[in-house]
Amino acid sequence: MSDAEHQIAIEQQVVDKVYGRLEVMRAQATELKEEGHSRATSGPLTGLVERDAMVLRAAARMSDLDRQEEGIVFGRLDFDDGDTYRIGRLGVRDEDRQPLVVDWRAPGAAPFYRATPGEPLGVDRRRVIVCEGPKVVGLDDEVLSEKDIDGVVGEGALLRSLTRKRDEHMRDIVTTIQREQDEAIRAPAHGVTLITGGPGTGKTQVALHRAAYLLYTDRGKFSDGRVLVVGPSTVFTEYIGRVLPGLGEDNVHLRAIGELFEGVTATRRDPAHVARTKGDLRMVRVLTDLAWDTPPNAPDHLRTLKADDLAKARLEIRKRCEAAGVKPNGGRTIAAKVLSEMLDGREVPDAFLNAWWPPLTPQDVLPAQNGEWTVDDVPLLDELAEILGKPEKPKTTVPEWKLRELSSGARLAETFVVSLSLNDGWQLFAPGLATPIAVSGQFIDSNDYWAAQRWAAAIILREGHKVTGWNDGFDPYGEEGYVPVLAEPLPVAEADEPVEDVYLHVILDEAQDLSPMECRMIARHAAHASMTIVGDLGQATHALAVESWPELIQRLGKREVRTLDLPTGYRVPQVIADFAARALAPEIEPTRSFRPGGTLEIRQVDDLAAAIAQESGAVVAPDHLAASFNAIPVSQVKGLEYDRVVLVEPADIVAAEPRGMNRLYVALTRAVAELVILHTKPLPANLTR
Ligand SMILES: Nc1ncnc2c1ncn2[C@@H]1O[C@H](COP(=O)(O)OP(=O)(O)OP(=O)(O)O)[C@@H](O)[C@H]1O
Repeated sequence: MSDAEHQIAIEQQVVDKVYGRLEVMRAQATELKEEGHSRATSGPLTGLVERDAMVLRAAARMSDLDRQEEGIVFGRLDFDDGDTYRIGRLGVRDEDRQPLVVDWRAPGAAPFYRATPGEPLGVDRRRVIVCEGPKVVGLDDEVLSEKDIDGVVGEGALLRSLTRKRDEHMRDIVTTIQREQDEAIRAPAHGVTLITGGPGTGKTQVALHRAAYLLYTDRGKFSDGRVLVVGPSTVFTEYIGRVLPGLGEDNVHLRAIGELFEGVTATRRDPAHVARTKGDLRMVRVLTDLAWDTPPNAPDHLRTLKADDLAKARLEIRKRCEAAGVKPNGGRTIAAKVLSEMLDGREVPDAFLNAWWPPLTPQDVLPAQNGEWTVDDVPLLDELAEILGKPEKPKTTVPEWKLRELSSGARLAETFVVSLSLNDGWQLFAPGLATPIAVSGQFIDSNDYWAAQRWAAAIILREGHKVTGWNDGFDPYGEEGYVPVLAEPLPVAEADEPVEDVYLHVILDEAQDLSPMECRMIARHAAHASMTIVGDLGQATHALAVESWPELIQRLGKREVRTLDLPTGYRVPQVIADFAARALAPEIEPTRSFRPGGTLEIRQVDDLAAAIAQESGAVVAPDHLAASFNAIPVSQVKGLEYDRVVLVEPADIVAAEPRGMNRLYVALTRAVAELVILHTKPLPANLTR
């Protein structure tokens, strides 16, 4: 057996043990779930002990990680004091609670990413274990001490990772996170963290791993969709969509900017000059006026009042509402009063008010042009929701389902049990009735305790009670368990208050591109949130993009920032990066690239279509030419990457918009290996410098 084979066999033994242990935990989880059911039916409740909680939590993540082709164990650290441990996508302990694998996000795993020969942090050897599922197929060692270390095999895990076969989705980098990236991932959650860096420096990867890290460090706070990641387009969110599930986390909301207004999914952008108008802060004024305007099809007279009188009435109503801080949708009572005064005290018929002062949705005020909202409309719709205020609520009907205990009489404090396994558990309390989920159509992740806790609170609130505490069975990780709560009756009015979703951390990718109106929309979503802002000023293409980071922070209504810069590129080979840097604004430092190899070819041709037909790879063309060449429009490639890029007619890309040179820079930095430039017109002057 060669040295490498011997070392692989050693690691395989450990990996086998980990998978064996996971099987045991899986079986225990199933048992616990069944036991949980019988505990709830036979009451009184006893809390799940910590061990059970650990098993249940691991089982929930395991089902996500089962699909992970690269396996659960990926690293090993040997320390100078003789200590050794393995690092994985999930923490696993043996039957005696001794760690078999440490979760990559645990503080103990940080040296795996931070140790360097200059600063080894007590690490003698860092080993990357390459697995295909449960099978160890390779090892890469890096020795960080001066000592002789036995059985050192392989080298260059990062290089191996960079040159492996890629597919159309981004894959996580959990085995090869670099030191400066790790520092950004593990930066404190509070306040605003700004992560800057050129193209391909791993900003998006860092943002996603940071989301997973935040969930690990404070699951109680951040789980149940309390972390929002915002990307520039749906193509982009689709491209990065598998990274978090691959890390065992599916509890993060991932949205394109065109999806931030509930109920609308916009994918197309407006032309630059339209986007400039829609992105301008002056739109707030325009939208406010629209919101107070007479709705189309409103009646134009009421008894003795003619159109002119009604117009005057509207101005008066707006004045009184604004003075009282009332929004248009809350103004019906004031409207009725003003009209009645103008009619010498006569009452205004409901039918008239319904048509003349109806509750409005943002979509009523800003209907889609040509049947489609654009990405640039989305912040306007969101702004309108704020301006209009909530429509007056229809009278709440008594839900057809009832908690049996709740309807059994008034008490000061009472214990309820809400089952997470939804239908099953629900039937214990409301036999024969549909679950609240079935009734309300809300989506609740049945794997998540925190969802259940809030769900329980919402149900109990709707029943006119307030949760005052989580009872003796409190179990911080009780997936699929039961949620016993203490609750007391509430005054009825409070019970009507809706329970709102609030984000507690918002991660913004490609943040350099946000217009002032987009910033206002995000600021509303992030009103209670700490933030991670990720971007590159060199890639700013929006006509109203910021010139500096402090300007963006100010637009977002935040102040204190910690800034981390990622200096090394991992996507673009140096020859391509050097060429792309010619399109970069002179005040911005070009990125050093770590990636080896790469080719660059520039060809002037007579017939673009014929030249493209001879090419392979991703063809990227100016937007107006994209359809005719069956190419990807250049406005869609932000954040993406391809092995071989065929870039068509750079001069047209530059000429198409005010920040066309930045757009070209984005396009030039998408290639992982080969860049071919085809042009009929002269190249932009910068490129021929
Ligand atoms: N530590 C790493 N190990 C392996 N691959 C890495 C590492 N860091 C980044 N990469 C790879 O480099 C490429 C670029 O990463 P990413 O898209 O996160 O960069 P970015 O800074 O967001 O780029 P852009 O600004 O162009 O959108 C990806 O293929 C990513 O997987």
